[in-house]
Amino acid sequence: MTESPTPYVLDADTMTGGMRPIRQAVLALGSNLGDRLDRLQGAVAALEDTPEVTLVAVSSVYETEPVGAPEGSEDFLNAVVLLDTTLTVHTLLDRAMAIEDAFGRERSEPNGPRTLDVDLIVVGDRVADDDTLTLPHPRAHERGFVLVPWLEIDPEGEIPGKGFVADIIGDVDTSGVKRRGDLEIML
Ligand SMILES: Nc1ncnc2c1ncn2[C@@H]1O[C@H](COP(=O)(O)OP(=O)(O)OP(=O)(O)O)[C@@H](O)[C@H]1O
Ligand SMILES: Nc1nc2c(c(=O)[nH]1)N=C(CO)CN2
Repeated sequence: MTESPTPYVLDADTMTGGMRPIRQAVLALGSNLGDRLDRLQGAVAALEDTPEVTLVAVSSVYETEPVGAPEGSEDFLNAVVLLDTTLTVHTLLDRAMAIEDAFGRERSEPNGPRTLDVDLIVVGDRVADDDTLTLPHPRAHERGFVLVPWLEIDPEGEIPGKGFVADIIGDVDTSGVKRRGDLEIML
């Protein structure tokens, strides 16, 4: 029997028996509590261990000034991951939340310190706006800590409805985003 060359799988999440495509997703990781690099590393390892996920690229690690966070907040380490997945967007979100929980994230105050934050930035050209998920991420286009690492690994990156990362980034203050060449997420 010859193997199918098409990148499709049966969609177990629908009753239609339809086919679900492989989509490229951009995820942003952040930590400003505890062993920050260890948290980012753990998140990437957990994504790598997800059968329906194939990692495509992981950015450098960036030390970033907190944005919209309470006075006196610690700097974040941030990174961006590019992956291919056959998961539905909500199942990918569930996986992201489970990875946050595995690293003991507490949600005590808005924008407060977090051991690990995993955000879905874009998933292919999917648009979502319901109680649990907004896609594209509604604040990604104004965040240097997302756009700088994303541009590094995906020069063609685009936020549907907003434009190319390479263009959007020109309107964003990226002065608080510094590449940490001494830190690395291992694959
Ligand atoms: N694109 C998305 N990525 C991740 N979580 C999302 C997204 N859209 C909606 N959410 C919802 O946001 C909730 C997480 O909110 P949380 O308080 O952690 O936001 P945050 O990450 O601190 O802030 P921000 O959303 O500004 O990055 C999740 O429970 C999830 O249901
Ligand atoms: N520098 C930086 N600032 C933030 C971050 C983050 O990851 N990095 N995440 C936030 C809420 O998700 C709010 N502010």
